[in-house]
Amino acid sequence: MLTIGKHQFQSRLLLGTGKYPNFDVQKQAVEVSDTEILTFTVRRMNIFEPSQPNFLEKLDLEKYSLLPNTAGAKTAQEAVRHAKLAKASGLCDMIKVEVIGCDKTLLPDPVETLKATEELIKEGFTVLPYTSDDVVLARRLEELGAHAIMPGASPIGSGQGIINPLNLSFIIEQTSVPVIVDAGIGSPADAAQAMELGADGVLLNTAVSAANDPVKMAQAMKLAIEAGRLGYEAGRIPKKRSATASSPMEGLSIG
Ligand SMILES: CC(=O)[C@@H](O)[C@H](O)COP(=O)(O)O
Repeated sequence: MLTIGKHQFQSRLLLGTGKYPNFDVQKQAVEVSDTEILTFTVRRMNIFEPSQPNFLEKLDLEKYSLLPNTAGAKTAQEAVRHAKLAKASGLCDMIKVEVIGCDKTLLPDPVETLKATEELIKEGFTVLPYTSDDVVLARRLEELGAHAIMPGASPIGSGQGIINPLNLSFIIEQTSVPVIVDAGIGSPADAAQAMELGADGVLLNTAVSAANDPVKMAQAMKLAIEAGRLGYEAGRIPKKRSATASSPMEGLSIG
């Protein structure tokens, strides 16, 4: 069970809704992923304007919790405005704070992310800030009252996987709210690695929407996240420098 503030979910996969080849593929991918949380950019929120094309039109929105994100915001003030716009639509009180500080890397602006997180918590939102894999910043966000911490694996859309597993594991160890690895996941192996490190969930978009077969990849990600979680719960064996026979020879009757 994944608990974010007052919300509870069975699935640990959070899925983005952008960049699919078409809305039918998007619908099928979302369905096979078994995700319960869909994220979308508030600035593309035509879903609240019936006269405009709706980029979630094929999805049965009753079945999902919507996690609006503030992508495109470059200041805390803009992010707060986007969040309020989303809440005014009455869909969900959750908000993914995404304040980009660098156009080349799309890495988050730590100062503006902190400010926006603080403000939105005061306003009563369930706040999930997207952050870099900075251990101290993650702690500061939790101290402010963030309901989940979302460190990036690597730059958004890069598909590079987890660049700094050490930092990620420090964040996971020190954090009491859910840690959801967000951005840069490229393959099911990356998603499983995040879960094996002890992450509570994974948010991804490009790895599925831009795959050759997004529907198959959505299913692969679902299975990888489940497998990674099971592996984490089971507890992996320690790595050793030397071999140990898998079939012990002691006490055998045949010499
Ligand atoms: C959809 C969304 O919120 C992205 O900003 C997110 O960070 C996913 O990144 P990837 O596309 O790298 O999975």
